[in-house]
Amino acid sequence: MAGEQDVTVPAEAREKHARLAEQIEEHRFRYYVKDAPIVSDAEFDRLLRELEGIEEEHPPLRTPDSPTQKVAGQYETEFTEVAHRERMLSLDNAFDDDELGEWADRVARELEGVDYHFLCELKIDGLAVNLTYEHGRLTRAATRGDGRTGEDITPNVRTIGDIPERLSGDRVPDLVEVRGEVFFPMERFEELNAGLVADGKAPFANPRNAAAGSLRQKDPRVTATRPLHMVVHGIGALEGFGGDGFDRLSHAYALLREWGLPTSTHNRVVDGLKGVRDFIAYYGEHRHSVEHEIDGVVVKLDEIPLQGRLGSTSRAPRWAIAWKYAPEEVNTKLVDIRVGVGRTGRVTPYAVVEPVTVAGSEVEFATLHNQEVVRSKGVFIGDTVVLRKAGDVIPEILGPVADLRDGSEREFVMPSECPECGSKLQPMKEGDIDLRCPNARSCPAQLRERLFYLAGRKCLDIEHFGYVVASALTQPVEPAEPPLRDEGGVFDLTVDDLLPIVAYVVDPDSGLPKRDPETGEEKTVTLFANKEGEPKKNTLAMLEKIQEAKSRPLARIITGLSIRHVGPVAAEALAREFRSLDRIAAADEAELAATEGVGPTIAASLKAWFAEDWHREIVERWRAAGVRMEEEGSADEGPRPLEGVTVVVTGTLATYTRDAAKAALQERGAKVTGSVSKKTGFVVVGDNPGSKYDKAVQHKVPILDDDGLTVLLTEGPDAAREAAQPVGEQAE
Ligand SMILES: NC(=O)c1ccc[n+]([C@@H]2O[C@H](COP(=O)([O-])OP(=O)(O)OC[C@H]3O[C@@H](n4cnc5c(N)ncnc54)[C@H](O)[C@@H]3O)[C@@H](O)[C@H]2O)c1
Ligand SMILES: [Zn+2]
Repeated sequence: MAGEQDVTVPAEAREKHARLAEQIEEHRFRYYVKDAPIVSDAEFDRLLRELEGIEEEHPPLRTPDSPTQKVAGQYETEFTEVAHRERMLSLDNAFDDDELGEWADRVARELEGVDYHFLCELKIDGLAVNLTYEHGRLTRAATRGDGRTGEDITPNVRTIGDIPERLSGDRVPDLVEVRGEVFFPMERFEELNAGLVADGKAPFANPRNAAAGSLRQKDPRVTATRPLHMVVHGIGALEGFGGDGFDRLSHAYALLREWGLPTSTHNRVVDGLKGVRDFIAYYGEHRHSVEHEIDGVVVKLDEIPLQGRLGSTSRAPRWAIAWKYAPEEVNTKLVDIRVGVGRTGRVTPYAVVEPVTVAGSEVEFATLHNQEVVRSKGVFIGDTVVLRKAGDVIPEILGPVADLRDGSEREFVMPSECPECGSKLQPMKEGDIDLRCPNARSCPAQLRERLFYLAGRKCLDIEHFGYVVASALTQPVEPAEPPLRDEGGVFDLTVDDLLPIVAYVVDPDSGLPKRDPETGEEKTVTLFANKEGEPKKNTLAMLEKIQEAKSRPLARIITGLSIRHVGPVAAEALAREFRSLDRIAAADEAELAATEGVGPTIAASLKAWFAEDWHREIVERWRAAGVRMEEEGSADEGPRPLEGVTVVVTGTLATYTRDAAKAALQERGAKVTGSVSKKTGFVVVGDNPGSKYDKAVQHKVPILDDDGLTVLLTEGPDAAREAAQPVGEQAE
């Protein structure tokens, strides 16, 4: 549209362009030379796009020295400059399916009537390196630089184990430039920063910077200590190879692999855009099952002669495009580090950040695990930090942007007292990093979390009893004494207990009281009473639901006791085996540990729990309130023909699920255990039984198949012994 006659560009646009170009150059310098960018890649890409937008509108601004037309830039660095034999280019990006489609259309137009394929590769988030091999020997390694000349980093690259010093195999050419990406594995990143922080050095903001910083070391001995890896993704100059060189890039990779170079195992050749889209979708889902971080997919024309027909711009080849996935890293401010107290009293620091959107959701908090993690990440309160949210994983802080510090940042100090009850924090046992609040019974935080759990989905599932209610019952503004001292009284709550309660309005994410944005004061409500001082409808409904919850299945009641390690699965196993809470309390540790699905850790935890007076008091108060203490059907026991018989069930049965088999046995009084001993009465064996079968043979325990089990259930032990497989005979 513009351009032909009137090429004048308004001063305003010109200035904006110049400002933006300068900004971009500065970011590139920080990124490529200092290995310490101050903005996220997404933010950088946005700036570059903005510049492209201005140039789109005002084409005269698109001069050859614009950042949009160049491969990064040329900078003075500590390294010797070396020329690449063939230019190293950047890539054009596609941020959505339309842009991908436009690129594919252009390829189709240019190659009309020709057969061609797309080679899909992962876009590795690292830094590009050019390796020169002469007569099979690595003679030089360089960074990309401005694409024509890069930095000589040969001694550093020689320390990378993946990169062969000598190529092996057939058809090694006189000279070849091999291009690839050097990366730093995410799982080693925390350890690297911890070491740097311990040495008083600035930590890296993310693994990509760590890769670049590690490779661009003055002293190659430092590089040698870093776990760097490489993936090859292209070839440059090629001499003395014989014939016409390679026909397909995918074939070239196969040969590079034979020579001993680290090519990717994820590449795929497809015939058309459909295949490309499938590849993009697949790795969008499986982004984190790859051995390195990826920020996208690179789609290339596989036929090398056709690549030549499409050519390149000054910046990027026309025969390739980089599809970018949504960024998982953003920069934000670390506003504060606070500590939260969990259900079991564990005190964990967490980051409060300036809200940012990443991977489609708004993030305000990030976990920091413990004080050691905070220290080893090297982050200070007030820092700009790199926040990462990978898929469904909870957000984490990777590292600080140290170059943005102004001196006002402060170190986090782990409190020595519980932020909610003031008890002195202590490790559970000596040497533990995690600190705990020892006031398990009535630390308002622990009690609140336990109540919330008790009323929640996994336990009693009490409608209208959520986090806010749990807070109000444990930390009311008024009355001074909370209505619950522990969870023992939860089924005795009355309307009169609830009506006077004035509560904070709690933010469900942080568990902290919300504040009035104007006055800064904590907001309060009468949670259970309306303006007239009468109970709200929800309050009455909740009280009713609390009463209903008393008859939930025993397993849910057990889960609701918040016994360490006793989650729904273990509670289910306990309820099935012992059928009453009293029997669980009375069982000895060995008996508990022998129960399938329980084991020694849970057994010890159960014994420790029942040893506390106030825990037993909770049970007694619940019992008095009418809470179910026995499994359904235990009260009016029918005939129990299998009383005193111990059975082990193993392998996959044809006609029963494992749980159904166990339940049927237990209903008839049998004891179902997880391990075979001399005392075992029967072993029921399905397909793929494993070692329990061998044990049964060894101990000469009668072995039953599906039919044998039916006999045991319907006709009793004597008949079943008749039906059992003769001992010592192997099953087919
Ligand atoms: N945060 C900042 O301040 C800042 C500054 C400059 C650049 N950057 C970021 O750095 C990146 C650099 O841009 P760029 O010009 O290198 O372009 P690019 O990263 O978008 O694409 C080109 C590069 O991709 C790499 N690559 C990875 N896997 C590849 C594969 N399978 N095949 C081919 N190439 C592959 C190559 O090294 C190649 O040079 C962008 O993501 C940008 O956001 C960030
Ligand atoms: Zn406490």
